[in-house]
Amino acid sequence: MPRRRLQLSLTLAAALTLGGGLATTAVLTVAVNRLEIDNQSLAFEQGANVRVAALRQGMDDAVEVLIVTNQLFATVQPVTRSQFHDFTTPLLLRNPYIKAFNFHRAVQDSERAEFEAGLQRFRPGTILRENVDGKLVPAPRRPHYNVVDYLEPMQGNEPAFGLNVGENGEVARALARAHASGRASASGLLRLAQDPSGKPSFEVVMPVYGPAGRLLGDTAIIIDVQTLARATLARAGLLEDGSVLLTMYIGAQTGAAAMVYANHDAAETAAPAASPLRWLARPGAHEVDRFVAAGQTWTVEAHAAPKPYLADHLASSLLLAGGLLSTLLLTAFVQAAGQRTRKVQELVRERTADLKLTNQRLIDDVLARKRTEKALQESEQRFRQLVAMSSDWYWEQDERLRFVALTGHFTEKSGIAVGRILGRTRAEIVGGLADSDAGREHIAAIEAREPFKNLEYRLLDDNGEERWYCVSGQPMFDDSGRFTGYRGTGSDITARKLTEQRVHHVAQHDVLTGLPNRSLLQDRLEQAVAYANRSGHPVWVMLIDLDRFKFVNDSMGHKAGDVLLMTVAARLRGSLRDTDTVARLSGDEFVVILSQHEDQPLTGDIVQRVMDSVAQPVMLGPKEFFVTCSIGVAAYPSDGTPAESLIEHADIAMYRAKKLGRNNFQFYTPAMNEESLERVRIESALRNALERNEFVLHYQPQVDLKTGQIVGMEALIRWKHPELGMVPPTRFIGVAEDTGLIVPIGAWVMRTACAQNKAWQDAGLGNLRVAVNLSARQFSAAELLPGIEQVLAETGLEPSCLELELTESLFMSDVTPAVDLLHRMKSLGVKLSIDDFGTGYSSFSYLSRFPIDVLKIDRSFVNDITHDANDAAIVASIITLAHNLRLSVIAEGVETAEQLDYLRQQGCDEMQGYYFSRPLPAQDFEQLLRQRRGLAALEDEPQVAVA
Ligand SMILES: Nc1nc2c(ncn2[C@@H]2O[C@@H]3COP(=O)(O)O[C@H]4[C@@H](O)[C@H](n5cnc6c(=O)[nH]c(N)nc65)O[C@@H]4COP(=O)(O)O[C@H]3[C@H]2O)c(=O)[nH]1
Repeated sequence: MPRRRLQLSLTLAAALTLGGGLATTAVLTVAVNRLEIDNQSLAFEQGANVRVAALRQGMDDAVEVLIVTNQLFATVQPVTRSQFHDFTTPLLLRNPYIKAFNFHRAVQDSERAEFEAGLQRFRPGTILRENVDGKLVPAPRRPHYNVVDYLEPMQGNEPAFGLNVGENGEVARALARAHASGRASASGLLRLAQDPSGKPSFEVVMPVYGPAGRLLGDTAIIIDVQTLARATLARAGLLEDGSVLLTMYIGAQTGAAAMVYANHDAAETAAPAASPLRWLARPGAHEVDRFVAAGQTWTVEAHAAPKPYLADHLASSLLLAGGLLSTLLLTAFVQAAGQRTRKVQELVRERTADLKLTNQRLIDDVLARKRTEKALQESEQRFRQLVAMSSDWYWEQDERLRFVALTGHFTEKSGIAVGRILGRTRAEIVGGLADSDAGREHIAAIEAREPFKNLEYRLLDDNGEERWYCVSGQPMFDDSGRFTGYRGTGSDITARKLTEQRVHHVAQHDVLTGLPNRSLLQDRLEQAVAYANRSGHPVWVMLIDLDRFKFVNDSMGHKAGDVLLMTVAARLRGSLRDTDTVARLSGDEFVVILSQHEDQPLTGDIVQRVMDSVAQPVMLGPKEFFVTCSIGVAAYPSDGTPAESLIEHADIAMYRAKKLGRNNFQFYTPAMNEESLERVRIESALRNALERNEFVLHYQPQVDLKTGQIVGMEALIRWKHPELGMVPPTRFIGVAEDTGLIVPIGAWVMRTACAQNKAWQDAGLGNLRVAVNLSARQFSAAELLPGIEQVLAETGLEPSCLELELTESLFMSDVTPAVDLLHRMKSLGVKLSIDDFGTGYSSFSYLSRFPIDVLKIDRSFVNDITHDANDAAIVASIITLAHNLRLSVIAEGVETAEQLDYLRQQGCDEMQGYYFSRPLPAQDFEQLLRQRRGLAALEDEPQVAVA
């Protein structure tokens, strides 16, 4: 915070006041001072005059005393010494300044002796004397003498008695003037013989004349000037008043020699000490008066007594002090007033500046507000246009949530008249709002006065059509924070909802059959389980798989397959109640959910009815087909099936049904689950089997029926699991195919088989052919051809010594690419065979197009050829067909000599089966080769031991 600096500058008014005040004070002070000086001068003059007059009066009075005394001598002739004494004694008492009364007797020299004698009578020893330079000496002879004859008082004046004063210069001159004028005449200062102190004294003499005017002598008085002056001043009451310093001189001159009296010390009349105010003090008052008494000039010098300045100049000093004080006070006041005024002015300036600023801001604010208002108007205009153009409308509710405003072409957009809405709350308009989660959330938000978003609800519009609306809103509060209502936007979302419903429907339904798909099935299942839990009635889940659908699909084409699926879907739907769910799970798999109702207990009849409905003939183009299905049923809550495993269990049961020969249904039992679990166990163990080297190959010989010699072998995989033991391929090949593990496993089989064959060939055990099974998964794998090439290259096996066994199903789905691939495989030089021929869809037509070399007659046909004419005929026709196509035929699963005979009769080329040998470990097989055992040996000894 900056420190405030002391303001020393005077305001103009204060400066003027100070200047004016000082000037006025100075002028008045000087004026008053002048007046004081004048007064003092006047007073001094008066004082001086009074004193001079008093002194003159004193002198005159003294002379008067002499004159009175002189009158005594004029009236009393002669005056005796005692008379003189009597007369003068009271006068001496009254006038103490008279040191002595004298009578100078005029004595001629002739009378001297007598006169001296008379003196001596009065005072013995007295002679005439004279005062020479203060010393009394006997008077020499003179023509005449003026001798002190009468002398009062005698005491103290004794030396003057008999003194001839006529020779004393001062006295002589006084006597001369007195004698000449006949009046009293004063001498100059005397050095009295009787007064060694030297006090200034003088003598006044006045002649005394006798009869006839003869000079008898003179009366005289000796006056002590100082006493006279003091007495005179005292009598006038001026002795104590020291305001005027008096110095009295005898004669017309002033000077120490002539000074006879002073009422002060000489220093007092000296120049006053320098004083700062001396210029204001009156100049030293000084006056010199002269008067004449007894013919003697007297000079009186008067000085004003020095006084403290204030004594003479109190008024002017007070005036000065008062003036200065007043000036300063006034100046301070004016300064303060000025500063206050200045401050006020500054304040006013600041305020004015503030006001200007505020005003400017106000103007700016107003302009900004105008701009804002304009922008607001424009924005509102835009908003209105946008609202009009958009599909949204704007709504407002009051604090009781009643609609009070609806804008933006509400009716046009919503199909509802405004009157239907205004004045009502949303809850009143939309029935059952609290029944849905979204509605309850909305109500909670409203009660908490919180914003809400995208609340969707249905209403019938004014045409009675169902429409969907979506609203969002936020609460409004006034300045005091009081809730005043809600406002927001709304829109018609019917089109979106319909699309959503369609999308939802599509998402939850199978496109081909229109049945619920897996997703919706799950929902329905949950609902059914919930219902079962509530009602205590069971729920059945049926998993329906069409038997040999793949055959139809592959042989008749996808369209026929689709028709079949749609037909089955419709039949399933038709055979069940509306409340039951029929869903398509995948491909040819359907799921039915059956919920038991009070009057209709679930029974196996329902399942049978479903099977029967499916088993009806279906027209696929011009052909009539009979389709059967296998059904697995899982019940809830009966057989320990948890709700989430219902479909899985139904699937397990369905597999069991399939396994049992298709076209039947099975209810799930926990035992089935064991198989399923084993499948899971196998699956997890299979993942590590290859790495752990758990696989081995067994080789089953293939024998030429003409020569009876082994011409080849089929490589058959075996899995030696440390816990499961020897796992047959039927248990894990399916799992390996499902999981895709068959691809690496198959590659291993091919490499091992080729390497083994090559090893045996190199060992000189014959130029045999090894057959390797190729699964569907391997067939469609991109790396198949390069893999084969690589194996052949790496093992060095002749391609013609490798036979790849394919199943019919591999290329039934899409024939053209399969034919192409077969050609490319064939181009490698390998042989191709069709495994299990006859079990599949037996479409002979494709055989001519395929570059295959061998047909393998399935074991199931061979098995029955000796006692089933039908199968025997089929086998015979397969052999004929193959030969017609220049294919060689091998029969597998030959277990008996009869079977062998029949096959020989029919011209079958080769055989494979337990009759000759089971699949053997490589070591045993090698042994077989080394023994060069053939069919002949068996025929010689039919009890051949097989491994
Ligand atoms: N009852 C009876 N059976 C006989 C007779 N002669 C041979 N068999 C059996 O018939 C099956 C012939 O193989 P498949 O039809 O290709 O059927 C094979 C084949 O489809 C598959 N398989 C075996 N090894 C492989 C393989 O390495 N790769 C692939 N993809 N599949 C394989 O597993 C199936 C079963 O193989 P196996 O259990 O080894 O079963 C073999 C064999 O042991 C007989 O006289 N009577």
